[in-house]
Amino acid sequence: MDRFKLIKEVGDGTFGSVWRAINKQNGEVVAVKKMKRKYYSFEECMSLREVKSLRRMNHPNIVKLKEVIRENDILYFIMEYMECNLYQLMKDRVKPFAESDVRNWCFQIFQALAYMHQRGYFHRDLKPENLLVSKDVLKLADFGLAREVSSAPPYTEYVSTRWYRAPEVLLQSSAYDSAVDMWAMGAIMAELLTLHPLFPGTSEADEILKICNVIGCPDEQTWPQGLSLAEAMKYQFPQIRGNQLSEVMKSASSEAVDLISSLCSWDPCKRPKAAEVLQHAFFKDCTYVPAAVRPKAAGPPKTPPGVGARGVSGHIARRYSTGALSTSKPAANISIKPSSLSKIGNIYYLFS
Ligand SMILES: Nc1ncnc2c1ncn2[C@@H]1O[C@H](COP(=O)(O)OP(=O)(O)OP(=O)(O)O)[C@@H](O)[C@H]1O
Repeated sequence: MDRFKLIKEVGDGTFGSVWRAINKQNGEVVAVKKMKRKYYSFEECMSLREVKSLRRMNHPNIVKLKEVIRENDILYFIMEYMECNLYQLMKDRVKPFAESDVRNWCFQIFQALAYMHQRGYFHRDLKPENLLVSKDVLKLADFGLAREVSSAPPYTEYVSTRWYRAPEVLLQSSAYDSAVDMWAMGAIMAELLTLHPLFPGTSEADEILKICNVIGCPDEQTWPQGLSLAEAMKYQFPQIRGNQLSEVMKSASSEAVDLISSLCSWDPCKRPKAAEVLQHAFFKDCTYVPAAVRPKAAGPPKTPPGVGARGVSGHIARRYSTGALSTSKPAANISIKPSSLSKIGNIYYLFS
């Protein structure tokens, strides 16, 4: 790690602290995620989902993992550096973002999701803190919970932050899929448009209540499997009709409300796929390509609303507790090609 100069801590998550750092050899600004627990072998590091899934992702809207370094039993991820996250952009804002900004951001995230879902992965922990922003580019980060769709259920370990957690996960379904990411995106889109979380539950039961308050409780027509899941855990849905989503988001366009309603469908099968969302009327005429990934001739990238010096300062307030739902199960076994693995002294490096 001598090659890197750590400048400032920019994030503190459950599993790691993230630093802005400089690669002393080439002056490049990078993000260094220092994992909190110790790793006693490189094989153990290589079996981490974050490593396995991020190494396979190559998309302009997915944060790049440049190197993995284990030194003195401490694991470091060297990633491309992003200025701030969407939660930081929202938290001190009073005036809602323009719908065109939300459209451009979400278009990029749905492109990343379409890419990863088509390759058989889903993220499982989408939340504003994991959507990173630099200028007008948005990237998906934190693949600590990413799953291979083909890996066998049951998925029983802790999954996703409560406010963005899909109802099938709240009701302890053990066979959910990429539709959980679509639910989270509905909640995130609504939050970006109103600056208020759509379902800010204070517990798992309150989370379901908050969902019922907005979209009404499910029934035999809207989600028969949900009723069975609830019955299996002896849970009774509150009998509530729910506010219209358009009432909760008074200034949003009808296209935005329509998209969020379909993303936040009780039944995961009724939620659109990421690739379908890109065709939705909300994104009509949206062929948005962020300046930073456009060909050189394009002008300088515009700074998104709210990103200033403050965008990177301060620690991220934890908005919700992240307790485990139940015990964990070993990760699915995927082989890692050792071709890019090198050992120098006692330090192991993995170059992407
Ligand atoms: N590449 C990056 N560039 C800049 N900041 C980053 C980067 N990656 C992460 N961060 C910041 O660090 C925070 C924590 O990172 P991350 O979510 O990867 O950690 P974690 O321990 O897995 O967190 P969680 O508790 O959400 O699981 C992010 O919310 C973000 O603000």
